[in-house]
Formats: sequence, structure tokens, C-alpha cells
Amino acid sequence: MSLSSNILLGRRMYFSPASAPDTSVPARSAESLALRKKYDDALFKNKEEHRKRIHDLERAHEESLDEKDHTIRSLKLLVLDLERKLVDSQNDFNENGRRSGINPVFSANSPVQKLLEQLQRLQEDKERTLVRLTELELQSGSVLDASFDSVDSLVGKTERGETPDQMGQCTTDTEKELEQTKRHKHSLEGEILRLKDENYRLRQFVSKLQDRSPHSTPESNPGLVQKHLGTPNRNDSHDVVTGSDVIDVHSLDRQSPGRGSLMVKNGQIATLENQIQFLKKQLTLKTEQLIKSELQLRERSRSSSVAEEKVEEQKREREEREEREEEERQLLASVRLEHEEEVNRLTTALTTVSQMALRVHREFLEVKAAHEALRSQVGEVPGVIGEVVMQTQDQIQRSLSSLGEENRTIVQKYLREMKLRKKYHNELVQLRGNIRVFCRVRPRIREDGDEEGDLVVTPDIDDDSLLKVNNTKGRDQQYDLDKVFGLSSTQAQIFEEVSSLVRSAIDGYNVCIFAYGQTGSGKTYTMEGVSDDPGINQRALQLLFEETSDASWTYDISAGVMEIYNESIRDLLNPDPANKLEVKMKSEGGFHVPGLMTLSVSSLHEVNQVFETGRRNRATASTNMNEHSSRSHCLLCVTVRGTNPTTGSTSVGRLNLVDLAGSERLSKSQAGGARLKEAQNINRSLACLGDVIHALRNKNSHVPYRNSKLTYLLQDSLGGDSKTLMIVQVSPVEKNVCETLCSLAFAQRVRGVELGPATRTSDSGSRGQSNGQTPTGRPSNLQIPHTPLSRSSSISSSASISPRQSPVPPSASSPSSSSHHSRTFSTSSSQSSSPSTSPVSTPTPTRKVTSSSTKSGNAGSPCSSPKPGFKKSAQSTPEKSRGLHRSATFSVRRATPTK
Ligand SMILES: Nc1ncnc2c1ncn2[C@@H]1O[C@H](COP(=O)(O)OP(=O)(O)OP(=O)(O)O)[C@@H](O)[C@H]1O
Repeated sequence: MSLSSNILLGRRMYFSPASAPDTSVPARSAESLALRKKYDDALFKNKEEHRKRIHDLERAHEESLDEKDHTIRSLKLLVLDLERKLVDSQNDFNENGRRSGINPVFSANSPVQKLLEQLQRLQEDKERTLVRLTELELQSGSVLDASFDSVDSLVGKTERGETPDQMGQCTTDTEKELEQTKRHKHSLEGEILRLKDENYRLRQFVSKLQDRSPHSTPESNPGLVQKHLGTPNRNDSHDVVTGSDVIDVHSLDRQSPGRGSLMVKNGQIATLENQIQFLKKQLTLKTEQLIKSELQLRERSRSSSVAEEKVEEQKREREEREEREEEERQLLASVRLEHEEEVNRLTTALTTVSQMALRVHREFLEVKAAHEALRSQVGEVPGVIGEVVMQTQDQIQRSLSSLGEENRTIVQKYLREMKLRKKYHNELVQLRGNIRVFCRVRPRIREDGDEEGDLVVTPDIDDDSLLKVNNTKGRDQQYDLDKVFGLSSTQAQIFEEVSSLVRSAIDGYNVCIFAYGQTGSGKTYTMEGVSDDPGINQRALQLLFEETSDASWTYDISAGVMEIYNESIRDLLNPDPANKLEVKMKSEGGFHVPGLMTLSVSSLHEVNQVFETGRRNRATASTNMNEHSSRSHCLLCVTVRGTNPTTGSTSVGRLNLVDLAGSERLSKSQAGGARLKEAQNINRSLACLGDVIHALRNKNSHVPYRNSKLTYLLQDSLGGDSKTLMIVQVSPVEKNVCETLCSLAFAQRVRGVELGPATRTSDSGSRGQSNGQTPTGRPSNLQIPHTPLSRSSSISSSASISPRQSPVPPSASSPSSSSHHSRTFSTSSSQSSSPSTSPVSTPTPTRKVTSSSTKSGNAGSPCSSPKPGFKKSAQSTPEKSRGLHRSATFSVRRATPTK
């Protein structure tokens, strides 16, 4: 209710200012209407008066004009009559002169002739005067018309309701002009009266003349005189003629008819001359008067036109004012209309809002009532709610458990799908021969600093092939690799993934595993590991021993260790500085390093001794980035040579395990002197590796292997028919993010390199397709799970057939045959792993080291001296052809222990 009253109050408040103009407007308009009416009446009266006055003026003017016309006509008639009389007199005179024999009147300079000429001129003057009169009449008519127009406009203004105040000084001027026009009219009227008098006098004079004329006396032709003068025939013409002018015509006629008439004529002529003189004067006067009148008329017409212009201007102003007033009126009307519409709209809105408020209030009351009812119900049945809650909880629990079940199923399905996808992917990779790329993120170490929470590398928890790196711009960059090992990954997990590759070496494949990454990222840790947690190297050899220990084939496993330090190859088992090694191509294809010492190993202990020797001789140093930074690329070259004693078949597999030196930014490591040179060489050889990868990826016809020792040495592994795996090591901390991004970008490029299907070596180095039968009876798939060694009889029987030509289908390596373990091993592992065979501590004289190296420099040197218990069998074959890419450079015949 309070809302409604507020709204109504608001309405009143709103309307009160708007309703005020509504009451005042009619009052004002009534007042203005009354004023208007009053003014209209006055205007009407004024207008009538003006009309009457103008009418009177017009009539008076017309009358004066008529009179003028009449006078002019009379004058014309008079002149005509005089002319006629003159002609008659002339005729009479001529007649008399002929009779008397003299003709003095019409002689050349006679007075009559002069009189006639004067008469002629007079007549011409008269005609000009008449023309002038006509013009004056016209001008006076136009002046009058203009006056009438100005009066009309004045009347019009007055009619339009312009009060004298509104018209201002201009109205007063117009009235003055009107007054002047009136005065002029009066003067014109006076002039006309004067002219009338003049006319009258002329007529009198003419009548006198007629009276004196013998041929046209008033008596002889009274009707004519009467008619021409238009006045009563009066005999007072004697008033005009002087006594001297009176000629007794009858007495002259009587005394001497000829002389008398001549005298009469002369007298008449003299009289006429006088009259003519008089008339001339009159005419001159009239002409002057007319000119004056004309000037006045012109002046008047000019002032009239000025007045007219002023009146026109006022008229225009008045019209404009009226237009403005009209516009204002219309605007006012439209504003009023809008205002009314707005008021109507607001009223409607108010009504709607009021209705809504009422409805809401009603609903509120209803809800309140319902709420009260509910509350009372709830109060009545509190137990019901608990029951319902329990039921709901049960339902939720059931739903959650079923959801969890579904979720688990989905996750299982997903994992199955993932495995399947990986399997297919690996098969595809196998077929293509891609270099596979794993990534390992090392944990935080002391060198990373103490800051917490700045890890920028995150492996995907659902997909173990995805890795996210939060880049320098704070955005996540994702990388897809073959496998990603997180910070907490163990050495065993890593090896589990690479073990199948290692096994491939037993089957005669060339396998290369190399660790790549920035300095301090954990390459050495992954490849070598630490004593209580060894890395790939040791685990690989252990696996090889395990795998070859119980088989129908005999195996010889040999190992050599070398490093590429400052672009020179050094044998780490024979660290004689004079012992310069070079990469050479073998006659049967492939590359080798002649003079490299390889030791036959048969136990983990021997292997460890080899590693220890290599590690001791390897160039390491403490840098800013790593306390024990490797300053060289280190290669562990393992050769697995298998022989089937029954069939005489052989297979040679090679396993190259490479710990690359770490790339480093010189600005960051602040290396100088020897460290700087090392770093430059490391970076250069890694750049060459990048170039090779780039060329391989783009399938360029030329691949720049020879640009560095590293790429030249790894030529078989990178571009040949090897199975190659690169482990990219990355640091997880933010300060190394740029290097991490670079390493991962390189990894992506490496992953795109297709080497083609790998082949294996058997039967004295002949290579076969990877899908053939292997000595272990396994297909050569990286992801194949480990199966016990098997040797199918078909392999044994067809030992001379290379794997490429092998008719044995892959199914021959079926699990059914995997139980066959009839392999004999020439060296018992117990013997080789016995402490007495330790290469370092206890030299075993029974071992014979044979070296076929042509380099005499190796012989007899401390390093070339056989390691205790090992037999060196480094091969050196002159380079012949560069035909096929052959793998397995370093062949170390397993020493047969002799007792
Ligand atoms: N997965 C890991 N778990 C525990 N510690 C590790 C791991 N990876 C690396 N480290 C430690 O990090 C340090 C640097 O590792 P490592 O020497 O292997 O780096 P690197 O890449 O070989 O460096 P460089 O190229 O300079 O030789 C070592 O102290 C190592 O023990």
C-alpha cells in the first residue's frame, strides 16, 4: 500500500508543474483575442475612411481631367477656326489684290506673310503643348496610382493588425507622404482651376476675335461660337479689345471698298498679331507651368517609389514576423502535444506499476501464507525430512558409486585405447623407421637454486606422450613425443622402455640410443647413472648378458668407449694422447674407428670396470651449470656377435650408447679459456647434428655428415638402417626455459626424420628386413614386450639365409616356440663375472687380446696393453667402397676364457 501511495504522490508531484501553463494559456489567448478584435475594428474604420478619401480623390481627379480635355478640345477647335478664317482672309485678299493689281499682303516680307509664319509656329507650339499636356496627364495618373497603392498598402498594414507602435517611425512617414500627396493633389486641383480660368479668358478673347471678324461674327455663326466655347454667348468681348483696335469697317467699306478692306484686313492682321503675341506668351507661361508641374510630378513619383519600397520592406518584415510567430505557435503546439503524450504514457505506466505492485503484494501474501502453512507442516513432521534426507543421500551414494564404476570402465577403456594407439603408432614408426624420441624431465637439483614453485615443465597426467611448457610469455606450449618421463621417473622405468631396443641388438640390428639436452639436464645421469642406481649403459649390458646367457647361439659381446673432445676422437680405454683415432669406412660398408680398443665383456663386473676406466679418462669439468659437466661426447659401442654352432649362422648387432655433451649458452655459463673452447666445439658439433637432422627430415639429397666428427661417427645410426632413439633431457625450472624450448623443438624435428625400416645383420654382415626371423625369434618391434629367448628350428635350419630373404614368417616367433632354450654359450657368465676376471683389479692372463689394428702406435702403448682378463679385437679394414651403409663399426670378439 505504501508503494502505491508513494507512486501516486510521485504522480502528483510530476503533474503539478506541467498543469500550470494549461490554465494561463487560455487567459492570455482571450486577452490577445480581445485586443485583436479591437484592433481589427479600428483597422476596418481606418480602411473605410481611406477608401472613401481615395474614391473622392479619384473622382475629383477624373473631373479635372475631363475639364482639361474639354478645354484642350475647345482650344483646338478655336485654333482650327482661326486657321480657316485666316485662309479665307488670305483668299479674299488675294482676290482683291488680283483685281487691284497689287498684292502687298503676300509679298515675301509682308506682315501678313510673317503673321502666317508666326501662326504656323504657334500652331506647332500648340501641338507640342498638347503632347506635353497628354504626357503630364499620364504622369499625374501614374503618380496618383502610386499614391493610391501606397495608401492601399498602408490600409493593408493596418488591416493586418500592425499597431502604430509595431510600425514605428515608418508608419508616420507614410502618413506624411500621404499628406503630401494630398497637398499635391490639392495644388494640382488649384492648377486645374487656374487653367480653367485661363481657358475661360482665352475663350473670351477668342470670342472677341470672332466678334471682330467680318466672316465669322457671333451673329453670323453664333451656334459655332457657342459650341466651341461651351459657354453662354456673351457680348462682353469689348472688354478685351482696346479703343484703338476698333476699326470702323462699314465706314471704310463705304468710303473706298478696296482701300478700306485692305485697311480692315491690316487692322485685323495687327489685331491677330497682337493676339498671337499674347497667345504665345500664354503658351510660354503654360509651358513653364507644365514643366514645373512635370518636375514636381517626377519628384513626387520618386518619393512615392521610395515610400513604396519602404512599405514593401515593412510588408516583408511583417510577413517574416508572421511566419516566425506561426512557427512558434506550431512548436508550442507540438511541445504541448508531446507533453500530453508523455503524461498519458506515464499515467499508463503508473497504472501498470500500481497494478503490478498490488499483484506482487497479493502474491507475497499468498507465499507468506504458503510459507506459514509449510512451516507448520514441517513443524508437524520433522521426522519426514530426516527420512527424505537419508533417502536422498542413499540415492546420491548409489549414483556416485555407479558413476565411479562407469568412470573406471571409461578410464580402463581409454587406457586400452591409448595402448592400442601407441601400439599402432609404434608399428607405424617401425615401418617408417622414424627416430623415436623420449623426453625425461630431471628433478630439481642444487644448481637450480632454492626458489620454490617455479617449475615450468609439466608432463600430461593422462597422456604419457604429451608435455607442456609454460613459455616465456606465460603461455603453455605443448609437445607431442613418443614417451615422456616426469620428474619422479626412475632409471628402471626408463630402461624398461628401451630394453626392447637393446634386445634388438642381439637380433643383429644396429641400435643407437643417445641422450641430448642442455648442460646439466641429466644426460649422464640417464645414460650412466650413479653407482647405486645405474643408467641405461649398465642396464643394457646386463640385459644383454641375461638374454644371451641361455640360448642355443653363442654370443660374443665386446665394448669400446671413446669420446669426441674438441673435434678429436679419443679412446677412453686407451688414453694415450698420441693415439689419434679417425673414422673410416669399411670395405663392406659402414664406418669404424680403426685402432679403437674394444674389450670383450661377459659380466657386469667387467662392464663396470670398462665404464670406470672410461669415466676416469673422460673429460669433465666443473662449470657454472654443472659441477661435473661432461666436456665431450661419449660413446659406448657394444657389439653383439651371435653364432649358431649347429648351423654356423651368425648375426652381428651393434648397440651405440651416446652421452652427448650438453649445449650451453656461453653468456650463461661464462666459460673462458679451455672451457670456452670446449663449449664452442660442443655447440658447433651439436649444430652440425641439427643440420644433419634438418637435411634428413627434408629428405635432402646431400646430408652433411662430414661436417663434424660426431655426425660422421653417427652416420649409420642417423641415416642408415639403425633403430635410433633419442632421449631429450630437460630441466624443469624457469631459468632454463629457453634451453628447454630449444631442446624440445629439436626433438620435434628429430621425430620427423624417417630412416626407413631397420635391417639386421646376419651371415657375415648381410642385411635383412626387420620383419624377418631373428636369432632370438622375436620380431624387431621396439614395443614388443619381453619374451624369453626362443630359437626356432626353422632359423637354425636356414641359417645361411639372410633375414631379408628368410622365408620364415614372423609367426615363427610365436610364443609356442619361445620355450625352446637350447642355446649354448661359450662363456659361462659365472666365469666372466668372477672377481678374478675383473679387468682392472685382477688381470686375467688367460684372456688374450688380439688386435688387428694396423696402427702400430697402439701396440705396446700403455693403453694398448690388454686390460686384464680382456682380449682386444679391434678391427681395421681398409676403406674400399662406399656402397651400402653398413652398421656396427666396433667389433670386439668375446674373449674365450682360458684356464
Ligand atoms: N633423474 C635424476 N634424478 C636425480 N638427479 C639427477 C637426475 N638427472 C640429473 N640429476 C642430477 O643433475 C646433475 C646434472 O646431471 P648430469 O651431469 O647428468 O647432466 P648432463 O646433462 O650430463 O650435464 P653435462 O652436459 O654438463 O654433462 C647431476 O648432479 C645429477 O646427479
